[in-house]
Amino acid sequence: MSTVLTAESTSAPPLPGGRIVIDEVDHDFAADAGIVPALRGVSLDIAPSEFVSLVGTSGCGKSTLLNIVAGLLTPTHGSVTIGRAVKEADGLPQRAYITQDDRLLPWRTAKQNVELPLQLHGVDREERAERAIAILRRVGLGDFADRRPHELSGGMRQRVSIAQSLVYHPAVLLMDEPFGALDAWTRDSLHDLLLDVQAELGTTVVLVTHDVGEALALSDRVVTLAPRPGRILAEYSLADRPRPRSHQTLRDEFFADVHQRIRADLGFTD
Ligand SMILES: Nc1ncnc2c1ncn2[C@@H]1O[C@H](COP(=O)(O)OP(=O)(O)OP(=O)(O)O)[C@@H](O)[C@H]1O
Repeated sequence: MSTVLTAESTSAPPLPGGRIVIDEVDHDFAADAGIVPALRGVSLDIAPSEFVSLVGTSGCGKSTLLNIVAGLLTPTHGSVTIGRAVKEADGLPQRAYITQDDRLLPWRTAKQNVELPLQLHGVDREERAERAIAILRRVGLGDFADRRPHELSGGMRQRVSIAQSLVYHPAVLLMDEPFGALDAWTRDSLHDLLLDVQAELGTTVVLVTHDVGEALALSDRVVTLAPRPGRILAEYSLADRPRPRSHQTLRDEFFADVHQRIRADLGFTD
């Protein structure tokens, strides 16, 4: 199956996203004051193309868990496996990772930044230019391909990061507070974009966020975590609720109730 992301092929049936199986993961950090039990007994089975959000108070191990899924940290105990039914032919990475601070190279244009992962994996010049332009158009930045990051707004830079992550069609997209620094309007428009592109490409998404409203707006499932040690408290399925979800929908009885229960998990008493 071709993985070329052109304007035409983005409307083709998507590759399935990757299934993520997190099995009995513990993680300890060694600190001056002793061992920090960052995660204990975390198990999650995330289906291909599912959108899962992890919410929890500061220090409950959200970023540690995401780093383990990203392969940046090896868990002290347990395992994470990522599978996809269809294997990429071009050997590109299965995982993409987006954080609050974009990691764009300042001396490269938006297009050159988007091309970077393809270039690192030896995709030829013509194909990478074609794929970069197609995905930049898809995120609404077709006219900004030749701008450098300092010439773009924060929201535009985050669009470039999303394009850079999706250009090689990863099985899994991992996002750590990606919209935290953006204004509400830009955040809403990036939510819409993310949902559209995810529906189109079938990418599995794991999002870490402090914002319960954001998790409710986007997810098939919201997982709450508790600190010391970091562990799963509860899971809320929203998979049967259509998206996009308007602000009005998010205030209805169902969502208001789930919101309240999540806040209670996080220790809010109101
Ligand atoms: N490199 C490290 N060395 C020692 N302790 C660490 C390290 N990284 C994280 N920790 C500890 O592990 C626990 C989990 O941290 P983590 O960053 O995963 O939490 P988090 O839920 O992402 O927090 P936040 O929402 O504030 O980003 C915390 O107690 C933190 O202090």
